[in-house]
Amino acid sequence: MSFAAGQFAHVQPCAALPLACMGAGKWLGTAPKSTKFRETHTMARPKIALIGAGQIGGTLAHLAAMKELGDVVLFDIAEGTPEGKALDIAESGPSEGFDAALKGTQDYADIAGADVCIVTAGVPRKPGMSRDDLLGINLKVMKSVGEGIRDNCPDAFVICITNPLDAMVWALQQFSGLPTNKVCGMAGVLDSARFRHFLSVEFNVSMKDVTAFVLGGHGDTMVPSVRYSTVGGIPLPDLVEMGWTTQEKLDAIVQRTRDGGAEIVGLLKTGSAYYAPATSAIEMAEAFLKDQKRLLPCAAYCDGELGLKDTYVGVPTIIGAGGVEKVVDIKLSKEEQAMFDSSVAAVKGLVEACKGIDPSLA
Ligand SMILES: NC(=O)c1ccc[n+]([C@@H]2O[C@H](COP(=O)([O-])OP(=O)(O)OC[C@H]3O[C@@H](n4cnc5c(N)ncnc54)[C@H](O)[C@@H]3O)[C@@H](O)[C@H]2O)c1
Ligand SMILES: O=C(O)C[C@H](O)C(=O)O
Repeated sequence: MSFAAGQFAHVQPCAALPLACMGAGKWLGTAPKSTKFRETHTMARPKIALIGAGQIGGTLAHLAAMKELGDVVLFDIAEGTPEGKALDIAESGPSEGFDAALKGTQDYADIAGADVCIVTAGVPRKPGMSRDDLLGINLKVMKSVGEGIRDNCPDAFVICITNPLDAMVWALQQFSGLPTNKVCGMAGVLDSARFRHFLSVEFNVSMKDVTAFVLGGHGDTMVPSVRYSTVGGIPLPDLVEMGWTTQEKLDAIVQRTRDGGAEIVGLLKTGSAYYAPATSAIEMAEAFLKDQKRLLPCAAYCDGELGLKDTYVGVPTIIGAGGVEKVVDIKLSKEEQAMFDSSVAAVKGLVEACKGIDPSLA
């Protein structure tokens, strides 16, 4: 964990630390030019940078503060929005009883030394649009965000949320140049949470007893895995055999999970889901900050696992202090493999489209 380093980098005007700042047992090198005077930050708390202070960004900030995961910096190009949300959330502290410092900014230098960086910058879809329609506009956003992260918090664990998710994580890693184990995407936790919710309602059991896995790209081709999903450890196909539900009802739940994002977009009309997406990303950030070694599905870099080379897509991972410490190389049935392959192909098509738009990615 590098929070000592993070603090040192902004504990004082760095001009007062002429050659190098030292923290967490390693030299940080000469302070970046952009590290001018900032407010004193002396408490031993991790630093969480949120790039994008819209619906998800604001919810992330509130959750991170309430869970006392660390001090929060909200960055957004919209002047006043991150500052207003940071102040509003800070003012909820006395009633809620949390200790966390919050700051809103338009200056990337303020994210210096962040331990975790969660990216929601960009635009959400509206009814009638697919996530893929966001590719061109959000790719440009990933470029500036990736460079901001590269220059200011290269040791952070980065969680991308911006859509179309799998292609944007890939682009963010390319633009930032951070190690692939430190850049991942949130989608599988959310899609699995939706699947778990629908199953808990169908079986009339606590969602605590429902486990579920959704793999593949975060699009219409995602793969909710029926075989690896259970109620109290009993796989879903067994529950069908036991007469707890029917295959038709299970198929409908699988489809509703695939359409989960669109269902909320259709209801909200002005944007997309944000409470569950924020909670999902916080679960991943917490796994990293507390070295929980959680087994969570996320968009991770595969280099040989599941038969994939040099590809970001939704797979089961272990998240701990090392970031994505492992991609769990599960075996898929023939039918699951075919669905997974078509989902991977869709993601690869979007990555190729990114390369076509921005030649620096080719
Ligand atoms: N991965 C998932 O499971 C998942 C779930 C929900 C939403 N999303 C995606 O997350 C993204 C954000 O959703 P939201 O509801 O918070 O949207 P939002 O519009 O409420 O917030 C986005 C924020 O990004 C800011 N922004 C735009 N360009 C920026 C830039 N260059 N630098 C910094 N900030 C910039 C905007 O000013 C805005 O405040 C969307 O792309 C949406 O599709 C993904
Ligand atoms: O569906 C969207 O556009 C947002 C997000 O990807 C979601 O699944 O909620």
